[in-house]
Amino acid sequence: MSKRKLTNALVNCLSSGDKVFIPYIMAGDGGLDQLKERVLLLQEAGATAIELGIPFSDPVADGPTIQQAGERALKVDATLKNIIAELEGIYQEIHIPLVIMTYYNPMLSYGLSNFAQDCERLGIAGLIVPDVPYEESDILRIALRETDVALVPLVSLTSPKERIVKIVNAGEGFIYAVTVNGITGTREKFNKDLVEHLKSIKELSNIPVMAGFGISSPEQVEEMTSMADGVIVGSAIVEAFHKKDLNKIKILVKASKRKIIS
Ligand SMILES: O=P(O)(O)OC[C@@H](O)[C@@H](O)c1c[nH]c2ccccc12
Repeated sequence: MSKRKLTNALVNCLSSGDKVFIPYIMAGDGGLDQLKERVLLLQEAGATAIELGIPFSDPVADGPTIQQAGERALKVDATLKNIIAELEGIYQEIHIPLVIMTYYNPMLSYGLSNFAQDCERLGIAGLIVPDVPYEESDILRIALRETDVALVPLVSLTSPKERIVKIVNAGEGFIYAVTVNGITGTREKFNKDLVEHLKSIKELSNIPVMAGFGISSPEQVEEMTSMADGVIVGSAIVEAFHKKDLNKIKILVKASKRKIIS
């Protein structure tokens, strides 16, 4: 099946003149019953899509903020199975795409083909699996073949050009352009190579390109959306929910919207 749902939602946002804003939340942080509240709040605040993290005991790409959120979530037994059960009750109220971010292991214990079927049934629009590199992703592509669940690739700053070309060509949904070397978490400054990196990915890709990692202020959202089609913001959103600073969330989303000059 062709993977259009996720791309189409982002393209629609872009054609309205806004940039794409994708907040990341850790499912189960604050309690499993908070999942619905947080997803609906982000939808209401104007998020284009939501990246939903599945807690995992060995989250190699996660920085301290996301790791701690994962530990809180594991304490309330937010397993993939319980999260999917929670989504059963809310998916009909969600009108923006949900993208699940999980490591390989939770999916494997769930059963790959069951997981693919459940994602399709619940309208999940994409998957991000940071520990399955492009070269080993066939097993996931096969499991997702009959679904409209896109396998979103991560492109790192250090990938050689030939590899970037392959990853981008096989990319579905959008391209996740990682803006820093290392793990997730807020940063003060970005590498000056980033401008060229984003530019070359944008030239190669015919689906939207999101910049993610290290973005935590409205100024950074504006800077990144001048180079990419949109941003993914994780740690800053996770922290804002944890501290109940809902205003910060609204300010970040707003920075991705078209400025109306009156
Ligand atoms: O937290 P940051 O620096 O804003 O980055 C987004 C990131 O948290 C989110 O997309 C994410 C959370 N865990 C990941 C693991 C790999 C890739 C991406 C992620």
